[in-house]
Order: sequence, then structure tokens, then C-alpha cells
Amino acid sequence: MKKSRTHLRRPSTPSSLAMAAPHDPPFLRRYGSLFSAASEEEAPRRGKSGVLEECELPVIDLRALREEEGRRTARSAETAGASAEMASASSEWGFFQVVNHGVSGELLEEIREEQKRLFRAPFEKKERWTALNESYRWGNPTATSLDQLSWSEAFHVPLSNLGAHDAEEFASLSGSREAMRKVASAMLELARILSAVLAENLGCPRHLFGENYSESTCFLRLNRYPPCPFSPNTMGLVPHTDSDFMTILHQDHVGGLQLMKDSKWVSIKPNPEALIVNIGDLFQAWSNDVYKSVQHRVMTNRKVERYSIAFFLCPSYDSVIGSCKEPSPYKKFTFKEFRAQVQEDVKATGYKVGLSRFLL
Ligand SMILES: O=C(O)CCC(=O)C(=O)O
Ligand SMILES: [Fe+2]
Repeated sequence: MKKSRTHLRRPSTPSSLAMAAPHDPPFLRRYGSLFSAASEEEAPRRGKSGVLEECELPVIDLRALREEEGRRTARSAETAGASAEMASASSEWGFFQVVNHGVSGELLEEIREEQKRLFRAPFEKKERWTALNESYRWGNPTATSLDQLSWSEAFHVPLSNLGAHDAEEFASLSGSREAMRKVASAMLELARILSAVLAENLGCPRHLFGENYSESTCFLRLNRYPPCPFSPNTMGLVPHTDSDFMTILHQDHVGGLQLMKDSKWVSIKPNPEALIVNIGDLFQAWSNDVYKSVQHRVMTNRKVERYSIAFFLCPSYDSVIGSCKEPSPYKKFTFKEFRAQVQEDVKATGYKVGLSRFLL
């Protein structure tokens, strides 16, 4: 039987249009044609269905582990347990949560307030904010269909941009920059500890890439997901894996983050005490696929905005991403080559291919 194509109607009631605030990017103006071209028939692919369990990711208490790291003493039974749990979550889920992580609740509140202040600047101003190193992005300039559109905006801020800065316009951003600097440094410390423990779990020297990060490639990404009148058929962030070693994420209470588990999308229930940790492509390659860089995405919400902040642990561009043990399923490649390949694929096809490009 022939299926009828029902067009996604543009929301036209005053209440739904009133939802776009002056600081919201002009999604409808820029991407309206994608919405009119899309049909309900395609909606399931974009995420309407196929989910859905809500899960609580494994939660790992880091108190004892962080104390031991500080003292550099041998592993106790308690911390050996935490480290084994982390390793098994990294293989099974590619994700886990941590509590007693060392990034203070006050600091996380402070950065959230600063993040809100930044995103509430008028859209035109955000676009012009060169002091943040032209790091502002929204939607997806190359999207040709709705399954490539991310209904969100973000600032990408490399760590190296958070130091002293002369730009005049940075004066109005100085509070935010200071909060970002503190968060980045606390999350960097955490990512170094976690990556060292996970490396150790594979029987490798623990310092391998904890020491090999680079301030110009590690970055913070501040995300905002405006309310979306096309929710739940539009994604806030399209499915992707992270192109780094490891990501540390702080999400607010709204929810919407989903990860792929056993070929199904699973929603991650927000936990206000916890930070989310996920394995990136480079760690998967380095671990010979023992740890998994898992696809994740963010769904939009019709009524409320959502915020998150992510720290990406990355090596210098020239670093060769080797392997913890030979033989590796991957060719040797540098981070620069990896990034270039990802960008080339996205440009050519609209999608990231990722690690499989580098299989031997
Ligand atoms: O906002 C989130 O919860 C996830 C963000 C994310 O996956 C990213 O920035 O790479
Ligand atoms: Fe991500």
C-alpha cells in the first residue's frame, strides 16, 4: 500500500512562534525549507521512535581514587574495584558517570550562570563575538535534510584561548572566561586521572596520553538547545561519536541525551551530582577497540531550553595515535590526519565516517 506523505506543518499559532527569543538563532528562517520538504514518513529515522528506555548509567565514586592519585600510593582494593568498574563500563557502554569527581558544585553553578548570560546575548552579537575566536556555531551550515540538522548553538573554546587576552570586547566576557578557565582546568585534571586509570587497566603505562594533551586542541564546548516547536521530530545534536580521547560532560536537569546501546537509543537520566564521561574515537583506536566510542545524540524539547558543557581531551595535532598493544586493527595516524578526514567526509557526504576510515 502506498504511504501518504504528510508534510511537517510549520507551527503557526502565536504561542509557538512566540517561543523564539531575540537571542535564539533564526532556525526557521535559515532551515524552513528543510522542514517543509520533510515528511512524517521520515520522522522515525530522525528519532521519533526507536527509543526507548531510560537508563541510569553506571555511577562510579571517585573519592578514594582521587585521594590515592594525590598520594601516589598503590591501589587499594576499593580503588581497584572502581577502576575495574570504569573499564567495564567503557567497554560495554562507552559511557559512565562519576561522583566525587573534584569539580565543585559551586563552580558548575557558576559556569552555568555565565553560560546562560553568554547565550542570552542577541544573536547578531554572538555571531560577531570574535573574542571567543569565532567559535560560535549553530544549526549545520551544510545540512541538506533534517537528519543533518542540529537544533542547537554552541561556543567552542580552546584552552589556549582562556589565558590572558587583550581584545577589548573580552572585557564584557571576563567573568565567563574566568569561570571557563577554572572548569576547564578541573575537568582536564579529571580527564587525565580517568584516562590514566583506564590505560593502566589495559596493562599500559598510565601516563601515555594524560601527558600528551595540548592546550590548543583541548576545548570546552558550551551547548544550548533552544525550545523547538518541531520536537520530538528534530534533533538538538545529530548522532555522532566524539573525535577526542575522552569527553567530560555536565548536563542540566532537562534531559535529552541518548546513547546507542545494543542497536537501540537509550535515554540517559540526568543526575545532578554526576558528571558524564565518554570514550572518544582516539581512545577506542588506542585501546584496540576494547573501549568503545559510542554514538550519542541529543533530542530537542518543545517547551524548555537545555544547557550542557563538555570538555574534550585531545592530543596535539602531530601526535601519532598508536596502540596500547600490537597488532592494532588500525593504521597509524596523527590527530591532524584524523580531523582532516572527518571534515572531508562531512563535507562530501554530510556524515562523519570516523575510525573505520583508518582500519588496516
Ligand atoms: O549536550 C549533551 O548532552 C551532549 C553534547 C555532546 O555530545 C557534544 O558536545 O559532543
Ligand atoms: Fe558528543
